[in-house]
Amino acid sequence: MNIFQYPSQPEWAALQQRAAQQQAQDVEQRVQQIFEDVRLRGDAALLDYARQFDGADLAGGLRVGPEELAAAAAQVPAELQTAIRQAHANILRFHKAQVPVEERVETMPGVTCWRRAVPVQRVGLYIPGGSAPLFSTLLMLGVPARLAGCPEIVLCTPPQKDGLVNPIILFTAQLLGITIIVKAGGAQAVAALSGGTDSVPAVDKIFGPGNRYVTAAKQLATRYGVAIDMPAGPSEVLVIADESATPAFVAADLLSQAEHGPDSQVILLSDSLSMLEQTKAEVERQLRELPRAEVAAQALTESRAILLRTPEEMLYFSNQYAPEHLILAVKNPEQLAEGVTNAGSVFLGHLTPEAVGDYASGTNHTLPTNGYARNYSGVSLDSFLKKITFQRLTPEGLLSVGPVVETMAEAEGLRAHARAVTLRLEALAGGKE
Ligand SMILES: NC(=O)c1ccc[n+]([C@@H]2O[C@H](COP(=O)([O-])OP(=O)(O)OC[C@H]3O[C@@H](n4cnc5c(N)ncnc54)[C@H](O)[C@@H]3O)[C@@H](O)[C@H]2O)c1
Ligand SMILES: N[C@H](CO)Cc1c[nH]c[nH+]1
Ligand SMILES: [Zn+2]
Repeated sequence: MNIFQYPSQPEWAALQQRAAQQQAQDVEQRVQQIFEDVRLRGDAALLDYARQFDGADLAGGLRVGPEELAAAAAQVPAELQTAIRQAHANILRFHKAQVPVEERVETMPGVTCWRRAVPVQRVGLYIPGGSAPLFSTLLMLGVPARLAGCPEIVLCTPPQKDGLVNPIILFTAQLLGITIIVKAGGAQAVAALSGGTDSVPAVDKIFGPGNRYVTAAKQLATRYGVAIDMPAGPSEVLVIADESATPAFVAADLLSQAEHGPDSQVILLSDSLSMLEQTKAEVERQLRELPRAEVAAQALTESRAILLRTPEEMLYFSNQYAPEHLILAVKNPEQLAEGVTNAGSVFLGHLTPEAVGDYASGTNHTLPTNGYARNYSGVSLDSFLKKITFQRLTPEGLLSVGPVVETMAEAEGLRAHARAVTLRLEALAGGKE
Protein backbone atom coordinates (compact mmCIF):
# COMPACT_ATOMS: atom_id res chain seq x y z
CA MET A 1 0.00 0.00 0.00
CA ASN A 2 1.67 3.19 -1.20
CA ILE A 3 1.34 6.47 0.67
CA PHE A 4 0.84 9.63 -1.40
CA GLN A 5 1.35 12.90 0.44
CA TYR A 6 -0.67 15.94 -0.57
CA PRO A 7 -1.06 15.09 -4.26
CA SER A 8 -2.03 18.10 -6.36
CA GLN A 9 -5.51 18.10 -7.93
CA PRO A 10 -4.21 17.21 -11.44
CA GLU A 11 -2.63 14.10 -9.84
CA TRP A 12 -5.95 12.99 -8.36
CA ALA A 13 -7.31 11.51 -11.60
CA ALA A 14 -4.57 8.86 -11.68
CA LEU A 15 -5.14 8.04 -8.01
CA GLN A 16 -8.88 7.69 -8.63
CA GLN A 17 -8.42 5.28 -11.54
CA ARG A 18 -9.69 1.73 -11.06
CA ALA A 19 -7.29 -1.07 -11.92
CA ALA A 20 -10.08 -2.98 -13.62
CA GLN A 21 -10.50 -0.22 -16.23
CA GLN A 22 -7.13 -0.99 -17.76
CA GLN A 23 -8.10 -4.46 -19.01
CA ALA A 24 -11.66 -3.68 -20.00
CA GLN A 25 -11.14 -4.21 -23.74
CA ASP A 26 -9.75 -7.77 -23.56
CA VAL A 27 -12.57 -8.77 -21.26
CA GLU A 28 -15.22 -7.31 -23.57
CA GLN A 29 -13.91 -9.30 -26.55
CA ARG A 30 -13.85 -12.54 -24.58
CA VAL A 31 -17.32 -11.95 -23.22
CA GLN A 32 -18.68 -11.21 -26.67
CA GLN A 33 -17.36 -14.58 -27.93
CA ILE A 34 -18.86 -16.44 -24.99
CA PHE A 35 -22.16 -14.65 -25.46
CA GLU A 36 -22.42 -15.55 -29.14
CA ASP A 37 -21.46 -19.15 -28.42
CA VAL A 38 -24.16 -19.57 -25.77
CA ARG A 39 -26.79 -17.96 -27.93
CA LEU A 40 -25.82 -20.34 -30.75
CA ARG A 41 -25.19 -23.63 -28.92
CA GLY A 42 -27.29 -23.16 -25.74
CA ASP A 43 -26.89 -25.87 -23.07
CA ALA A 44 -23.99 -27.53 -24.93
CA ALA A 45 -21.95 -24.33 -24.59
CA LEU A 46 -22.86 -24.02 -20.89
CA LEU A 47 -21.64 -27.56 -20.27
CA ASP A 48 -18.34 -26.84 -22.07
CA TYR A 49 -17.72 -23.63 -20.11
CA ALA A 50 -18.53 -25.35 -16.80
CA ARG A 51 -15.77 -27.83 -17.64
CA GLN A 52 -13.34 -25.13 -18.81
CA PHE A 53 -13.85 -22.47 -16.11
CA ASP A 54 -15.26 -24.31 -13.12
CA GLY A 55 -13.62 -27.71 -13.66
CA ALA A 56 -17.06 -29.33 -13.34
CA ASP A 57 -18.52 -32.19 -15.33
CA LEU A 58 -22.26 -31.61 -15.39
CA ALA A 59 -23.28 -34.90 -16.94
CA GLY A 60 -26.18 -34.93 -14.45
CA GLY A 61 -27.61 -31.78 -16.02
CA LEU A 62 -27.45 -28.03 -15.57
CA ARG A 63 -30.32 -27.74 -13.10
CA VAL A 64 -30.19 -28.50 -9.38
CA GLY A 65 -32.56 -31.41 -8.83
CA PRO A 66 -34.91 -31.94 -5.85
CA GLU A 67 -32.54 -34.43 -4.13
CA GLU A 68 -29.57 -32.09 -4.24
CA LEU A 69 -31.77 -29.32 -2.84
CA ALA A 70 -33.23 -31.49 -0.10
CA ALA A 71 -29.78 -32.68 1.00
CA ALA A 72 -28.46 -29.15 1.50
CA ALA A 73 -29.78 -28.15 4.94
CA ALA A 74 -28.19 -31.13 6.67
CA GLN A 75 -24.77 -29.88 5.54
CA VAL A 76 -25.22 -26.40 7.03
CA PRO A 77 -24.26 -26.10 10.72
CA ALA A 78 -27.10 -25.03 13.03
CA GLU A 79 -25.25 -21.88 14.13
CA LEU A 80 -24.89 -20.75 10.52
CA GLN A 81 -28.55 -21.52 9.81
CA THR A 82 -29.53 -19.30 12.73
CA ALA A 83 -27.25 -16.49 11.54
CA ILE A 84 -28.69 -16.68 8.01
CA ARG A 85 -32.23 -16.58 9.40
CA GLN A 86 -31.39 -13.48 11.49
CA ALA A 87 -29.80 -11.72 8.50
CA HIS A 88 -32.83 -12.68 6.41
CA ALA A 89 -35.15 -11.12 9.00
CA ASN A 90 -33.15 -7.86 9.13
CA ILE A 91 -32.89 -7.53 5.36
CA LEU A 92 -36.60 -8.27 5.02
CA ARG A 93 -37.45 -5.65 7.62
CA PHE A 94 -35.38 -2.94 5.93
CA HIS A 95 -36.73 -3.75 2.47
CA LYS A 96 -40.36 -4.00 3.68
CA ALA A 97 -40.14 -0.36 4.66
CA GLN A 98 -39.56 0.39 0.95
CA VAL A 99 -42.96 -0.95 -0.17
CA PRO A 100 -44.47 1.91 -2.19
CA VAL A 101 -47.88 3.32 -1.32
CA GLU A 102 -50.37 3.51 -4.17
CA GLU A 103 -51.82 7.00 -4.09
CA ARG A 104 -54.71 8.31 -6.22
CA VAL A 105 -54.30 11.94 -7.21
CA GLU A 106 -57.10 14.10 -8.62
CA THR A 107 -55.15 16.53 -10.80
CA MET A 108 -58.32 18.39 -11.93
CA PRO A 109 -61.93 17.73 -10.93
CA GLY A 110 -62.79 14.33 -12.37
CA VAL A 111 -59.27 13.54 -13.57
CA THR A 112 -57.82 10.78 -11.39
CA CYS A 113 -54.29 9.41 -11.87
CA TRP A 114 -52.47 6.71 -9.95
CA ARG A 115 -49.38 4.56 -10.15
CA ARG A 116 -49.18 0.88 -9.34
CA ALA A 117 -46.03 -1.04 -8.61
CA VAL A 118 -45.97 -4.31 -10.54
CA PRO A 119 -43.18 -6.87 -10.16
CA VAL A 120 -40.77 -7.54 -13.00
CA GLN A 121 -42.19 -10.85 -14.18
CA ARG A 122 -39.07 -12.94 -14.88
CA VAL A 123 -35.87 -12.17 -13.00
CA GLY A 124 -32.44 -13.78 -13.08
CA LEU A 125 -30.27 -13.66 -9.95
CA TYR A 126 -26.54 -14.16 -10.43
CA ILE A 127 -24.79 -15.39 -7.31
CA PRO A 128 -20.97 -15.29 -7.49
CA GLY A 129 -19.27 -18.53 -6.72
CA GLY A 130 -15.86 -18.28 -8.32
CA SER A 131 -13.55 -17.84 -5.39
CA ALA A 132 -16.13 -17.68 -2.59
CA PRO A 133 -19.77 -18.84 -2.69
CA LEU A 134 -21.58 -15.63 -1.74
CA PHE A 135 -24.76 -16.95 -0.16
CA SER A 136 -25.16 -13.53 1.48
CA THR A 137 -25.68 -12.10 -2.02
CA LEU A 138 -28.56 -14.51 -2.50
CA LEU A 139 -30.26 -12.98 0.55
CA MET A 140 -29.64 -9.51 -0.86
CA LEU A 141 -31.32 -10.35 -4.16
CA GLY A 142 -33.80 -13.03 -3.13
CA VAL A 143 -35.42 -11.04 -0.33
CA PRO A 144 -36.46 -8.06 -2.49
CA ALA A 145 -37.36 -10.35 -5.42
CA ARG A 146 -39.77 -12.33 -3.24
CA LEU A 147 -41.08 -9.23 -1.49
CA ALA A 148 -41.81 -7.61 -4.87
CA GLY A 149 -43.69 -10.77 -5.87
CA CYS A 150 -41.69 -11.61 -9.02
CA PRO A 151 -43.47 -14.73 -10.33
CA GLU A 152 -40.41 -16.35 -11.95
CA ILE A 153 -37.02 -16.28 -10.26
CA VAL A 154 -34.07 -18.03 -11.89
CA LEU A 155 -30.89 -18.41 -9.88
CA CYS A 156 -27.55 -18.95 -11.65
CA THR A 157 -24.34 -19.74 -9.81
CA PRO A 158 -21.11 -21.49 -10.81
CA PRO A 159 -20.92 -25.17 -9.85
CA GLN A 160 -18.24 -26.55 -7.55
CA LYS A 161 -15.62 -28.88 -9.04
CA ASP A 162 -17.74 -31.88 -7.95
CA GLY A 163 -20.60 -30.58 -10.11
CA LEU A 164 -22.76 -29.65 -7.12
CA VAL A 165 -23.86 -26.21 -5.95
CA ASN A 166 -22.57 -25.04 -2.59
CA PRO A 167 -25.04 -26.36 0.05
CA ILE A 168 -25.21 -23.01 1.89
CA ILE A 169 -26.40 -21.35 -1.30
CA LEU A 170 -29.00 -24.10 -1.66
CA PHE A 171 -30.10 -23.78 1.97
CA THR A 172 -30.54 -20.02 1.47
CA ALA A 173 -32.46 -20.61 -1.77
CA GLN A 174 -34.82 -22.93 0.12
CA LEU A 175 -35.33 -20.33 2.83
CA LEU A 176 -36.34 -17.91 0.09
CA GLY A 177 -38.51 -20.42 -1.76
CA ILE A 178 -36.40 -20.28 -4.94
CA THR A 179 -36.47 -23.54 -6.86
CA ILE A 180 -35.09 -22.85 -10.37
CA ILE A 181 -31.35 -23.13 -9.78
CA VAL A 182 -28.91 -23.38 -12.68
CA LYS A 183 -25.30 -24.50 -12.45
CA ALA A 184 -23.75 -21.82 -14.62
CA GLY A 185 -21.40 -18.97 -13.83
CA GLY A 186 -19.60 -16.11 -15.51
CA ALA A 187 -20.54 -14.50 -18.80
CA GLN A 188 -22.10 -17.75 -20.01
CA ALA A 189 -24.74 -17.63 -17.25
CA VAL A 190 -25.65 -14.06 -18.15
CA ALA A 191 -25.84 -14.95 -21.85
CA ALA A 192 -28.13 -17.88 -21.05
CA LEU A 193 -30.42 -15.73 -18.91
CA SER A 194 -30.65 -13.12 -21.64
CA GLY A 195 -31.67 -15.45 -24.45
CA GLY A 196 -32.77 -18.66 -22.75
CA THR A 197 -31.54 -22.21 -23.43
CA ASP A 198 -33.23 -25.58 -22.97
CA SER A 199 -32.35 -25.55 -19.24
CA VAL A 200 -32.33 -21.82 -18.54
CA PRO A 201 -35.47 -19.73 -18.88
CA ALA A 202 -34.93 -16.31 -20.46
CA VAL A 203 -35.59 -13.42 -18.09
CA ASP A 204 -36.57 -9.75 -18.31
CA LYS A 205 -33.98 -8.41 -15.88
CA ILE A 206 -30.67 -9.72 -14.56
CA PHE A 207 -29.43 -8.92 -11.08
CA GLY A 208 -26.30 -9.54 -9.13
CA PRO A 209 -22.64 -8.78 -8.76
CA GLY A 210 -19.75 -10.70 -10.18
CA ASN A 211 -16.25 -10.42 -11.52
CA ARG A 212 -15.32 -8.41 -14.59
CA TYR A 213 -16.63 -11.10 -16.97
CA VAL A 214 -20.04 -11.11 -15.32
CA THR A 215 -20.20 -7.32 -15.24
CA ALA A 216 -19.21 -6.97 -18.90
CA ALA A 217 -21.74 -9.66 -19.88
CA LYS A 218 -24.54 -7.88 -18.04
CA GLN A 219 -23.80 -4.76 -20.02
CA LEU A 220 -23.85 -6.76 -23.23
CA ALA A 221 -27.20 -8.30 -22.22
CA THR A 222 -28.81 -4.86 -22.37
CA ARG A 223 -28.22 -4.88 -26.15
CA TYR A 224 -30.58 -7.87 -26.31
CA GLY A 225 -33.44 -6.05 -24.61
CA VAL A 226 -32.75 -7.39 -21.12
CA ALA A 227 -32.54 -4.92 -18.25
CA ILE A 228 -29.89 -5.10 -15.54
CA ASP A 229 -29.77 -3.82 -11.99
CA MET A 230 -26.48 -1.94 -12.40
CA PRO A 231 -22.80 -2.57 -13.08
CA ALA A 232 -21.78 -4.22 -9.77
CA GLY A 233 -18.21 -5.39 -10.27
CA PRO A 234 -15.13 -5.91 -8.12
CA SER A 235 -15.66 -4.67 -4.56
CA GLU A 236 -14.33 -1.33 -3.36
CA VAL A 237 -14.07 0.62 -0.16
CA LEU A 238 -12.86 4.13 0.55
CA VAL A 239 -12.17 5.01 4.17
CA ILE A 240 -11.91 8.56 5.46
CA ALA A 241 -10.08 8.38 8.78
CA ASP A 242 -9.05 11.24 11.03
CA GLU A 243 -6.77 10.99 14.06
CA SER A 244 -9.68 9.69 16.19
CA ALA A 245 -9.77 6.44 14.18
CA THR A 246 -8.25 3.15 15.34
CA PRO A 247 -5.62 1.95 12.82
CA ALA A 248 -6.41 -1.73 13.50
CA PHE A 249 -10.12 -1.18 12.74
CA VAL A 250 -9.37 0.78 9.57
CA ALA A 251 -6.88 -1.85 8.41
CA ALA A 252 -9.43 -4.61 8.96
CA ASP A 253 -12.03 -2.67 6.96
CA LEU A 254 -9.60 -2.18 4.07
CA LEU A 255 -8.64 -5.84 4.08
CA SER A 256 -12.27 -6.96 4.25
CA GLN A 257 -12.81 -5.64 0.73
CA ALA A 258 -9.31 -6.43 -0.54
CA GLU A 259 -9.88 -10.12 0.22
CA HIS A 260 -12.81 -10.31 -2.22
CA GLY A 261 -10.64 -10.53 -5.32
CA PRO A 262 -7.34 -9.49 -6.86
CA ASP A 263 -9.15 -6.65 -8.64
CA SER A 264 -10.84 -5.26 -5.52
CA GLN A 265 -9.75 -1.72 -4.76
CA VAL A 266 -9.29 -0.03 -1.40
CA ILE A 267 -8.43 3.59 -0.71
CA LEU A 268 -7.58 5.28 2.55
CA LEU A 269 -7.76 9.05 2.97
CA SER A 270 -6.54 10.84 6.06
CA ASP A 271 -5.46 14.28 7.19
CA SER A 272 -2.97 12.62 9.54
CA LEU A 273 0.27 11.11 8.23
CA SER A 274 0.67 9.14 11.42
CA MET A 275 -2.78 7.54 10.87
CA LEU A 276 -1.76 6.50 7.34
CA GLU A 277 1.53 5.03 8.50
CA GLN A 278 0.04 3.16 11.45
CA THR A 279 -2.77 1.78 9.30
CA LYS A 280 -0.31 0.66 6.62
CA ALA A 281 1.68 -1.21 9.27
CA GLU A 282 -1.54 -2.79 10.60
CA VAL A 283 -2.58 -3.84 7.10
CA GLU A 284 0.74 -5.62 6.63
CA ARG A 285 0.45 -7.29 10.04
CA GLN A 286 -3.18 -8.42 9.66
CA LEU A 287 -2.63 -9.53 6.08
CA ARG A 288 -0.31 -12.30 7.24
CA GLU A 289 -3.14 -13.81 9.31
CA LEU A 290 -5.65 -14.06 6.48
CA PRO A 291 -6.44 -17.31 4.71
CA ARG A 292 -6.94 -15.27 1.52
CA ALA A 293 -3.72 -13.28 2.01
CA GLU A 294 -2.57 -13.86 -1.55
CA VAL A 295 -5.75 -12.44 -3.07
CA ALA A 296 -5.78 -9.47 -0.69
CA ALA A 297 -2.09 -8.78 -1.28
CA GLN A 298 -2.70 -8.62 -5.02
CA ALA A 299 -5.56 -6.16 -4.52
CA LEU A 300 -3.36 -4.08 -2.24
CA THR A 301 -0.86 -3.49 -5.04
CA GLU A 302 -3.49 -1.18 -6.58
CA SER A 303 -4.59 0.36 -3.30
CA ARG A 304 -3.67 3.84 -2.10
CA ALA A 305 -3.22 5.71 1.17
CA ILE A 306 -3.50 9.42 0.54
CA LEU A 307 -2.70 12.34 2.79
CA LEU A 308 -5.00 15.31 2.24
CA ARG A 309 -5.43 18.57 4.11
CA THR A 310 -8.97 18.81 5.47
CA PRO A 311 -12.16 16.75 5.95
CA GLU A 312 -13.74 18.82 3.15
CA GLU A 313 -10.92 17.95 0.76
CA MET A 314 -11.22 14.25 1.63
CA LEU A 315 -14.96 14.35 1.00
CA TYR A 316 -14.41 16.12 -2.31
CA PHE A 317 -11.95 13.39 -3.37
CA SER A 318 -14.40 10.67 -2.30
CA ASN A 319 -17.33 12.23 -4.15
CA GLN A 320 -15.21 12.36 -7.30
CA TYR A 321 -14.15 8.72 -6.89
CA ALA A 322 -17.74 7.60 -6.08
CA PRO A 323 -16.87 4.49 -4.04
CA GLU A 324 -19.11 1.48 -3.69
CA HIS A 325 -18.64 1.67 0.10
CA LEU A 326 -17.61 4.72 2.08
CA ILE A 327 -16.55 4.47 5.72
CA LEU A 328 -16.45 7.70 7.73
CA ALA A 329 -14.07 6.83 10.58
CA VAL A 330 -14.03 10.36 11.97
CA LYS A 331 -15.00 12.27 15.09
CA ASN A 332 -18.15 13.74 13.62
CA PRO A 333 -19.41 11.32 10.96
CA GLU A 334 -23.00 12.61 10.83
CA GLN A 335 -21.80 16.04 9.81
CA LEU A 336 -19.46 14.69 7.12
CA ALA A 337 -22.17 12.34 5.84
CA GLU A 338 -24.34 15.35 5.00
CA GLY A 339 -21.90 16.21 2.21
CA VAL A 340 -21.82 12.76 0.56
CA THR A 341 -23.10 13.00 -3.00
CA ASN A 342 -21.61 9.90 -4.66
CA ALA A 343 -21.35 6.54 -2.85
CA GLY A 344 -23.16 3.20 -2.89
CA SER A 345 -23.52 2.80 0.88
CA VAL A 346 -22.08 4.80 3.78
CA PHE A 347 -20.90 3.53 7.19
CA LEU A 348 -20.70 6.08 9.98
CA GLY A 349 -18.38 6.09 12.97
CA HIS A 350 -15.79 3.81 14.51
CA LEU A 351 -18.19 0.99 15.42
CA THR A 352 -19.83 0.50 12.03
CA PRO A 353 -17.64 -1.83 9.96
CA GLU A 354 -18.59 -2.19 6.32
CA ALA A 355 -18.88 -5.94 6.93
CA VAL A 356 -22.18 -5.46 8.79
CA GLY A 357 -23.76 -4.12 5.62
CA ASP A 358 -22.28 -7.01 3.66
CA TYR A 359 -24.15 -9.53 5.78
CA ALA A 360 -26.76 -8.60 8.24
CA SER A 361 -27.59 -5.00 9.21
CA GLY A 362 -30.43 -4.94 6.68
CA THR A 363 -29.18 -2.71 3.85
CA ASN A 364 -28.45 -4.24 0.46
CA HIS A 365 -24.87 -5.10 -0.44
CA THR A 366 -25.38 -5.21 -4.21
CA LEU A 367 -24.00 -1.80 -5.01
CA PRO A 368 -22.59 0.16 -7.95
CA THR A 369 -18.82 -0.06 -8.39
CA ASN A 370 -16.32 1.47 -10.80
CA GLY A 371 -17.62 5.01 -10.30
CA TYR A 372 -21.21 4.11 -11.18
CA ALA A 373 -22.28 5.38 -7.76
CA ARG A 374 -22.34 8.71 -9.59
CA ASN A 375 -25.46 7.66 -11.46
CA TYR A 376 -26.87 4.42 -10.00
CA SER A 377 -28.32 3.36 -6.65
CA GLY A 378 -27.74 -0.02 -5.07
CA VAL A 379 -30.30 -2.80 -5.35
CA SER A 380 -33.51 -2.23 -3.41
CA LEU A 381 -37.12 -3.38 -3.56
CA ASP A 382 -37.62 -0.78 -6.27
CA SER A 383 -35.19 -2.60 -8.56
CA PHE A 384 -37.68 -5.48 -8.81
CA LEU A 385 -40.72 -3.31 -9.45
CA LYS A 386 -42.03 -1.40 -12.44
CA LYS A 387 -44.41 1.46 -11.90
CA ILE A 388 -47.37 1.52 -14.25
CA THR A 389 -49.50 4.64 -14.36
CA PHE A 390 -53.30 4.54 -14.66
CA GLN A 391 -55.93 7.22 -15.15
CA ARG A 392 -59.68 7.60 -15.47
CA LEU A 393 -61.83 10.60 -16.38
CA THR A 394 -65.40 11.32 -15.42
CA PRO A 395 -67.54 13.56 -17.69
CA GLU A 396 -66.50 16.44 -15.47
CA GLY A 397 -62.86 15.41 -15.94
CA LEU A 398 -63.15 15.38 -19.74
CA LEU A 399 -64.80 18.81 -19.64
CA SER A 400 -62.00 20.22 -17.50
CA VAL A 401 -58.87 18.75 -19.12
CA GLY A 402 -60.21 18.19 -22.66
CA PRO A 403 -59.91 21.80 -23.93
CA VAL A 404 -56.34 21.99 -22.59
CA VAL A 405 -55.41 18.93 -24.64
CA GLU A 406 -57.20 20.20 -27.76
CA THR A 407 -55.27 23.47 -27.64
CA MET A 408 -51.89 21.80 -27.10
CA ALA A 409 -52.46 19.11 -29.76
CA GLU A 410 -53.48 21.69 -32.39
CA ALA A 411 -50.33 23.69 -31.55
CA GLU A 412 -48.19 20.60 -32.15
CA GLY A 413 -49.99 20.00 -35.44
CA LEU A 414 -51.38 16.65 -34.22
CA ARG A 415 -55.00 16.87 -35.30
CA ALA A 416 -55.89 13.24 -34.48
CA HIS A 417 -54.88 13.79 -30.86
CA ALA A 418 -57.18 16.80 -30.66
CA ARG A 419 -59.98 14.91 -32.36
CA ALA A 420 -59.79 12.05 -29.82
CA VAL A 421 -60.91 14.64 -27.29
CA THR A 422 -63.24 16.72 -29.47
CA LEU A 423 -65.36 13.73 -30.53
CA ARG A 424 -65.94 12.80 -26.92
CA LEU A 425 -66.71 16.36 -25.87
CA GLU A 426 -69.28 16.54 -28.70
CA ALA A 427 -70.78 13.24 -27.58
CA LEU A 428 -71.05 14.58 -24.05
CA ALA A 429 -72.71 17.76 -25.31
CA GLY A 430 -75.15 15.66 -27.35
CA GLY A 431 -75.98 13.64 -24.24
CA LYS A 432 -74.44 10.38 -25.56
CA GLU A 433 -72.36 9.58 -22.46
N1 LIG B 1 -20.46 -4.90 -6.23
C1 LIG B 1 -21.09 -5.72 -5.45
O1 LIG B 1 -22.17 -5.44 -4.97
C2 LIG B 1 -20.46 -7.06 -5.14
C3 LIG B 1 -21.05 -7.94 -4.21
C4 LIG B 1 -20.47 -9.19 -4.00
C5 LIG B 1 -19.33 -9.56 -4.73
N2 LIG B 1 -18.79 -8.67 -5.61
C6 LIG B 1 -17.64 -9.04 -6.46
O2 LIG B 1 -18.03 -10.19 -7.18
C7 LIG B 1 -16.85 -10.81 -7.65
C8 LIG B 1 -16.96 -12.33 -7.55
O3 LIG B 1 -16.02 -12.85 -8.43
P1 LIG B 1 -15.64 -14.39 -8.52
O4 LIG B 1 -14.63 -14.50 -9.60
O5 LIG B 1 -15.31 -14.89 -7.18
O6 LIG B 1 -16.98 -15.12 -8.93
P2 LIG B 1 -17.94 -14.99 -10.19
O7 LIG B 1 -19.04 -15.96 -9.95
O8 LIG B 1 -18.31 -13.59 -10.46
O9 LIG B 1 -17.09 -15.48 -11.43
C9 LIG B 1 -16.74 -16.82 -11.63
C10 LIG B 1 -16.86 -17.14 -13.09
O10 LIG B 1 -16.03 -16.27 -13.86
C11 LIG B 1 -15.76 -16.87 -15.09
N3 LIG B 1 -14.35 -16.71 -15.46
C12 LIG B 1 -13.28 -16.85 -14.67
N4 LIG B 1 -12.14 -16.66 -15.39
C13 LIG B 1 -12.52 -16.42 -16.66
C14 LIG B 1 -11.82 -16.16 -17.88
N5 LIG B 1 -10.50 -16.10 -17.94
N6 LIG B 1 -12.55 -15.95 -19.01
C15 LIG B 1 -13.89 -15.98 -18.98
N7 LIG B 1 -14.60 -16.25 -17.86
C16 LIG B 1 -13.93 -16.46 -16.71
C17 LIG B 1 -16.08 -18.33 -14.94
O11 LIG B 1 -17.16 -18.65 -15.74
C18 LIG B 1 -16.47 -18.51 -13.48
O12 LIG B 1 -17.55 -19.39 -13.32
C19 LIG B 1 -15.69 -10.26 -6.85
O13 LIG B 1 -14.95 -9.42 -7.73
C20 LIG B 1 -16.38 -9.44 -5.75
O14 LIG B 1 -15.62 -8.34 -5.39
C21 LIG B 1 -19.33 -7.46 -5.83
N1 LIG C 1 -18.60 -6.64 -0.13
C1 LIG C 1 -19.39 -7.29 -1.15
C2 LIG C 1 -20.02 -6.23 -2.01
O1 LIG C 1 -19.08 -5.46 -2.63
C3 LIG C 1 -20.49 -8.16 -0.61
C4 LIG C 1 -20.09 -9.32 0.22
C5 LIG C 1 -20.57 -10.58 0.20
N2 LIG C 1 -19.96 -11.28 1.16
C6 LIG C 1 -19.13 -10.49 1.78
N3 LIG C 1 -19.17 -9.31 1.19
ZN1 LIG D 1 -17.63 -7.87 1.30
